[in-house]
Amino acid sequence: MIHARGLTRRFKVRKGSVDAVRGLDIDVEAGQLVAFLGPNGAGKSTSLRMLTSLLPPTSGTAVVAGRDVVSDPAGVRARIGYVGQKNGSGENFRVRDELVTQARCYGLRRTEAHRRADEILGLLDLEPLATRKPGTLSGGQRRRLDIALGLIHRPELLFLDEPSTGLDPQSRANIWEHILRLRELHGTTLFLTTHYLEEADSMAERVVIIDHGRIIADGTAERLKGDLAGDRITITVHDEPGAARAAGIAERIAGPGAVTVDGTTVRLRVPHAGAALPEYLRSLESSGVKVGTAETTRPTLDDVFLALTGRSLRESDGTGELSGGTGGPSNRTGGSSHAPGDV
Ligand SMILES: Nc1ncnc2c1ncn2[C@@H]1O[C@H](COP(=O)(O)OP(=O)(O)OP(=O)(O)O)[C@@H](O)[C@H]1O
Repeated sequence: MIHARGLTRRFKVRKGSVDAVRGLDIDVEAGQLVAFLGPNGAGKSTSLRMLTSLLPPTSGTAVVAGRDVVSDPAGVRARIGYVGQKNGSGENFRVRDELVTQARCYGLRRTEAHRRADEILGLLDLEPLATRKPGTLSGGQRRRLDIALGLIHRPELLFLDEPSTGLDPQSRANIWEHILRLRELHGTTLFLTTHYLEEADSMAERVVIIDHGRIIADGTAERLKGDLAGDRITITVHDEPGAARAAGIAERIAGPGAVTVDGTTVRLRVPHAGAALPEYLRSLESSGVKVGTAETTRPTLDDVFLALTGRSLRESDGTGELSGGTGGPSNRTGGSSHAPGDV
């Protein structure tokens, strides 16, 4: 459904140029739900705009829904839907009229446009709002209308640029319910950017992480977390000499780079804590190290980004939103305060 090779976009700016996307290679099969993650300025929107034919690439190729984005942009646009970051509706028409007008723009005949508007109002649970003006809708309702507008011509592939950003948790859950229903009912291929790591983790079957215009990770959330971040085991022992011995044993299991000591706490990163913890506890016991507490934590997608770049995607306020990504490498090994999941 999407086949991009070496897709690149350079913007000229006053003091030179910005390489927003540097050689994007991606293949997305029909029916997949792909979450595209990355810090602010990583190149997500620019990639989406090129894949949707809204922005010509500086170099590279992309075939989307069977059409080339450069030589046949109209063919691409007829087959895809695009829900941008900004609202797609105007202020003055009523909701249903917005949908009918959009359908007419895509060439549907009058009767068919009305029929499709009603169908899509039902699909997005917008029927009770059909005669309201978009300006009077709540943020979540308005976002549903944006998605409805993107779907009016029954695209095989829908691009969504941050569909849930700025919404309260309930509205975000509601938007996701509709996105997943769409996929279940119509098998629509979905390619979306999101700032919410937990959403990408739990909803998308494939996660693609972009940083500085390049894809740095691509796979299922489970595989990325297992391969690139790993589970954490945290134990506490009674004294610092005991911690030093526990760390030595941990290094035999996990390797030297995967173990940190903080006072009487020892943390190690392993591919599967369920298998490694019993082995570790047995080794500690046979070496005479007394363990106070032991716990395991699953990694997050933020841990994956951290393992790859040394930076955190997460804002410090704990919302799970992506941060600006401009901070330097975090000191994750020597600090005294560790969030769950830190090594
Ligand atoms: N029209 C433009 N002119 C100059 N630079 C641009 C333009 N559009 C984007 N950029 C730059 O390209 C880089 C990538 O921007 P892009 O909007 O694709 O990032 P993003 O990952 O979508 O970020 P965000 O999460 O903030 O939406 C940034 O450095 C941005 O400033």
